[in-house]
Amino acid sequence: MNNQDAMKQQAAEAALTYAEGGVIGVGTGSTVNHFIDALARIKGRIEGAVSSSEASTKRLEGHGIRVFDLNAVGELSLYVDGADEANHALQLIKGGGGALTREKIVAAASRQFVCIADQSKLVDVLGAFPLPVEVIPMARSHVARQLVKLGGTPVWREGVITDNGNLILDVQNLDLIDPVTLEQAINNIAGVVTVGIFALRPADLLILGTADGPKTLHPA
Ligand SMILES: O=C(CO)[C@H](O)[C@H](O)COP(=O)(O)O
Repeated sequence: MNNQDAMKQQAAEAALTYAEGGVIGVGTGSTVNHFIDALARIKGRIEGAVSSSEASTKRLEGHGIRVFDLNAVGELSLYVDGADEANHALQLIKGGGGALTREKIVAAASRQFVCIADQSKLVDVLGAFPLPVEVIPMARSHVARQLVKLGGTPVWREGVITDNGNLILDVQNLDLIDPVTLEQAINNIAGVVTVGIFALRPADLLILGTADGPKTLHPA
């Protein structure tokens, strides 16, 4: 395990203290994989999970953790997920793993969103990481043209089909000084399913794995 992965694991282990029982919302990615492995140790104390991707479902079920349909459980008390970038307001860029739509749904359906990440993910201003946008296939070119009008440089993540049967555009060069306004603007483009800005519903807590141990950040 390299240093960055050890910091991801550290953050994931620290998040376990928030999983007090019931059904836990579970995100996607390498940091969340550590959380799922940790969750397996306390699986007798939880009812199960709602998963944000086929990959996380497979890992959860591999550990014998029951996976529920979100429609069957209603509002969740806790959602734990990683991020590609987080600012000090705990607004995020997500979707590096292509699971942004289900992640945004489960985050929206959860009372508390605990984000887990290694220290490299904390930034002053979002936007160095190319912004993922999930798009209905027939709208790919139309959405790309609208993203160019917003100042972006979209690149089609060729060969990737999301769990929902859609495509991903990764957008560079966007100005993310005002993440809420940009999230709303991209949401309003016909053919966009989800944009990977999580600013309208930011995280409530950020647990960062660092060289000095886990640090918990609240929105600034
Ligand atoms: O948004 C995501 C997947 O769609 C992930 O949370 C994000 O890409 C972070 O991944 P990792 O924990 O592997 O660094």
